[in-house]
Amino acid sequence: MQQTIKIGTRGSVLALAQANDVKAKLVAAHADLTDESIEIVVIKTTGDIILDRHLMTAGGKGLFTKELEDALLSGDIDCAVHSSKDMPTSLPDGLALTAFLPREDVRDVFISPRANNFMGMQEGATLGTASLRRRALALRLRPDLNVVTFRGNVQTRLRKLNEGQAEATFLARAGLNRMGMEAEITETLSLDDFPPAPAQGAVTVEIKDTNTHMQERLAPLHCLDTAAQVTAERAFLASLDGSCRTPIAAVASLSDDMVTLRALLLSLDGTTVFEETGTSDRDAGAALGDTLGQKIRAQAGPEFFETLKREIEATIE
Ligand SMILES: NCc1[nH]cc(CCC(=O)O)c1CC(=O)O
Repeated sequence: MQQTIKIGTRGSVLALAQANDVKAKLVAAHADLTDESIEIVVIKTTGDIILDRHLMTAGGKGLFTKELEDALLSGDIDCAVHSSKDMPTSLPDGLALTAFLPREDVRDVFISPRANNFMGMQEGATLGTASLRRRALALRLRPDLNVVTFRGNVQTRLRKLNEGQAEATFLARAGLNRMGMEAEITETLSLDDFPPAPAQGAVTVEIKDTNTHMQERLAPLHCLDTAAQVTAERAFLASLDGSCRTPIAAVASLSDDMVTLRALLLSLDGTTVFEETGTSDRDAGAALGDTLGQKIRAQAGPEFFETLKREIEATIE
């Protein structure tokens, strides 16, 4: 009798949908696996527990991943399923992202019980988002808006919206699709105006890098196209030393053997935007992301980053 495979995940509705998808795909890919061979293990992360304080003051990167990674390293779970967007750019020693599932829609959506679309929001209306990228992109087009911090998982944010804590919010289309909640969408935003966070819409599976057994099990789930895109986008993020708490956007596209990366860095109020696009061989996406990051870093200059850091600290409560 073989041992059960333990899949670690956060407990949010979205995280569970993603973990169950990985489970179903593993069962479908391997004749010797059944539903009973795979157990979903729910693990609370610091990011799930600390909802009253802002994430940055609570300790920065990896808040949604650390407890899962500890469980991987101790052998309590065999793999961990994450939204790639939530993954810090560098992993703890001994861990690896071994599979990227085929990417979902990368776009952001606008959700509002009142306005018909983003540009149709009333003058000075309140927009709830915890994402500095979404704040900057929104203010770039609508400097009049009052952006307030909106934390919590998708269900919490929708509840806050319905309670009237804001007139509108933004979410990733991918998450809503995975939960079958497309009906909540008011408007799907254009990629031009609302480029996504690096790696948005891509589910990834993390394992111990010595676990060749799990690596083989997960190999049929791996999507090379998604990996090529996410690699370029995450390299850009890494080269600016960004976390999820940085107004950075990046989106890669593929054609033939080439990868094209569009990369942006914004000031918090959206008035300054550095944007670069580049193309390379598909397998050189990491170098492409790094190059665009260095270009933008040089254009922005050290003062921009100092001001940005101060503004971020002043914005979060
Ligand atoms: N930070 C939370 C988070 N992480 C990944 C997703 C969406 C799913 C994805 O991008 O794969 C979300 C929610 C959101 O931004 O709406």
